[in-house]
Amino acid sequence: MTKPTDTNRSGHAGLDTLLDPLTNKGTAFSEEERDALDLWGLLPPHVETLDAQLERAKAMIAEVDKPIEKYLRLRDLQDDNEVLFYSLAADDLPGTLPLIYTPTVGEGCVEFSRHYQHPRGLFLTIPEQDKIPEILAHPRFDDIEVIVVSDGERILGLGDQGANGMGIPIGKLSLYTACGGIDPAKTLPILLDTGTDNKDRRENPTYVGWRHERVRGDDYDAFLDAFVDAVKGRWDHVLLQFEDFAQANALRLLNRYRDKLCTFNDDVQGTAAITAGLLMAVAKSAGQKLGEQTFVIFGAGSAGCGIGRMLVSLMVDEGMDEAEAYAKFYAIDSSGLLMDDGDLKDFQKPFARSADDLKDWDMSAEEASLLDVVKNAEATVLIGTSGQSGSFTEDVIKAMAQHTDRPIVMPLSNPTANSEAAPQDVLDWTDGKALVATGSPFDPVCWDGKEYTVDQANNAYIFPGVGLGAIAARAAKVTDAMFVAAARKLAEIEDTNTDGPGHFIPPREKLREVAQAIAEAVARQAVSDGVAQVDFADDGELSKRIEERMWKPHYEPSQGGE
Ligand SMILES: O=C([O-])CC(=O)C(=O)O
Ligand SMILES: [Mg+2]
Repeated sequence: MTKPTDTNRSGHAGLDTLLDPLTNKGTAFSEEERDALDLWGLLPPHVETLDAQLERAKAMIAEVDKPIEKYLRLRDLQDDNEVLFYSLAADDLPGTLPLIYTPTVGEGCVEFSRHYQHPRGLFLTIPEQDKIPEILAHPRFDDIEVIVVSDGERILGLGDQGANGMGIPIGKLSLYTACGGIDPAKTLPILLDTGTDNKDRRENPTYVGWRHERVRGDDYDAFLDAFVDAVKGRWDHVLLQFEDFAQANALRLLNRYRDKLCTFNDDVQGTAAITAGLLMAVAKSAGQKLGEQTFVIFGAGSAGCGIGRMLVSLMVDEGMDEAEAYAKFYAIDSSGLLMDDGDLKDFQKPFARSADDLKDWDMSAEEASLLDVVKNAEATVLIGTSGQSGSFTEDVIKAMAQHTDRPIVMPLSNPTANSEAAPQDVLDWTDGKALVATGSPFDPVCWDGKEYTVDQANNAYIFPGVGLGAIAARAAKVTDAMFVAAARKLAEIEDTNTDGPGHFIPPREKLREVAQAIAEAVARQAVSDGVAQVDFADDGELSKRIEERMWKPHYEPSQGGE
């Protein structure tokens, strides 16, 4: 954490210490440290404690109103002094998360170029492909443990943002530290700039990315291969998380690399695990099995089908036949209900229905709207991964409530403005019967004179713990069973209740405890899957090693001072 910089940017050692957010303590440098580090004159004279700095930082964030303004101030703080930034995040995790992460990070990406100032992470571009190994070789990156990488093509539900997508790896890694306790010095955000097909971005004079249409096909694949090879060659062990790649690449790249290194795709696997974990907790609280539900997935892309696949494997664990489990699903993509005679991607095929399944319906598959599917299928669970704001209409939700006492409604699309429905509406339309969990944060809802917070079924509940567990075990790869273990653990943690919209997963305040508990389950699973590359004498040692490696924001004595 207090590793001196080796870049000597200014030729003035004291200034270099202050310019590096990993070493800078600002006004908290003691007089002894100011002596030892050649800081006199570079700082105002008053020495502050971390607590006093924190109070000032909180006031600075509070004095601006708009979330994006708060986000920009927080990002500045992060680029100035990481200990102070993470102290602020720890001070109020539920309040800080929607600013440094979903939903505000979405606006942060849209606005990224206009506000670009400080270096953070790495931009690797197609024209400079040959330089990747050399760029990664810098000694500053020797201790990296977690990389989050995006090519910016599917940023939340906001589509292609090109190089502006860098906001996502930065935001995800902030959560790795704030929730998963990964030392910020060991995290590295990477944006693979392969161009952008977003003309507005490309032609905008402020755009900081490569002004080129997206490179696709063999050249794209060669670039990705060169990147992954360089990562493998650079570190003995590192976790590589893929984030916000377009559907055409997400699952394809996951399958290409998943056996080659410790890697996962958060949108496919993390989203599946949080959704499955929450649904397991719902089923448990109702004394039911998952297999008793009928699921409609609205948005049958890689994330939606990833959710379905994980639910199927849990139903199979419950003793159900696999084909019978797939038959519990009706999946809809932008072309409509998935049918076995349609033009489907491989990952969609197991969810396809046959004409025979629809023989009692009053309309053909092509004609069937979401409302028709929900009615005819008698859906009990409705999952939204479509990115289509407001697509769970009053009719759709009311239709669910007609055939089930407690419809389960999960509008998971992000950011908040892309949510398929607002939780308050869902409760109002169903006379308070619906159980609701969203992907993005929403204000509390009111029902029957009482206020309730809404569970946020966001992958923030999963990836920090999976990553921490995978690193602690030095997992050679991330198995599906490790995600299942994460989902099962999540379903166990919180005392559930079905009041109002229902409450099945821990509140955001507890995300750090959640990550720790999930990390233990994941590391244990890595051991039993034979992919762990370290030994733990017993379960107690595994827990202890995970707890010990969780970084907390604090100033370490710098050379020569306290
Ligand atoms: O970032 C989030 O809030 C969840 C996520 O991965 C996405 O929507 O792509
Ligand atoms: Mg994502």
